Amino acid sequence: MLQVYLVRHGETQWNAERRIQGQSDSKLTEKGERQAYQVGERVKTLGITHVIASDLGRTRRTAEIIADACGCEITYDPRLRELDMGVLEQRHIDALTEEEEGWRRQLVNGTEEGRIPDGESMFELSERMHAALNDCLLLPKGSRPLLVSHGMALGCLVSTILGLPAWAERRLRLRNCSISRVDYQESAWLASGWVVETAGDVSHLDAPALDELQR
Ligand SMILES: O=C(O)[C@@H](CO)OP(=O)(O)O
Repeated sequence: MLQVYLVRHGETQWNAERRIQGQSDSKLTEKGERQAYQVGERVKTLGITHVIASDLGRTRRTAEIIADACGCEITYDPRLRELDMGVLEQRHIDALTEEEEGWRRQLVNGTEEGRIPDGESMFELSERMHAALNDCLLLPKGSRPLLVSHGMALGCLVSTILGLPAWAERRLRLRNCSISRVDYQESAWLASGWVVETAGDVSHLDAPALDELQR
């Protein structure tokens, strides 16, 4: 059975300021760096063989700290990036106009192909996240990969594995540096395919960040 660990990056400057990042970027805060070290401490004895990260700066930095603790190489996969939030990236979530709020809401209320102008739909996000996860099945037998990605991207992945729509990610609290795990199993009695073992564990963090876009 393949076990895949899923880690959201550490708290960033814009997470703390409640600004929308998407595929734009801001640096980890001091707390975000500390959270990444705490993930490293937590996972370093789990036999992680590969660290695979979104190529945005905040996930790169988080992955470097974790890979160092695990003694692994890192590979970068742009399919693990956060949802492209188009024209709303870099904006403060409390300062959106009514029209902008309407665009944002389309993403989370299931409007088919809903997207922020110049952004991506939840369906597109789900397709690329599943493709990246499924590629873990091609790793050598005995591998135990750890993926470093983002809040909506991982939420969408876990929700759709559970058979929920992608926008159910709003109902999952995946805080900065939370650890989730999904396993690929073959079982005639239980489900065959991906199953969710853990979602959003923060027990390794001394001070879990609030999820700034959800609090
Ligand atoms: O893009 C963002 O602002 C948030 C949305 O959840 O994602 P993350 O901080 O995980 O990259």
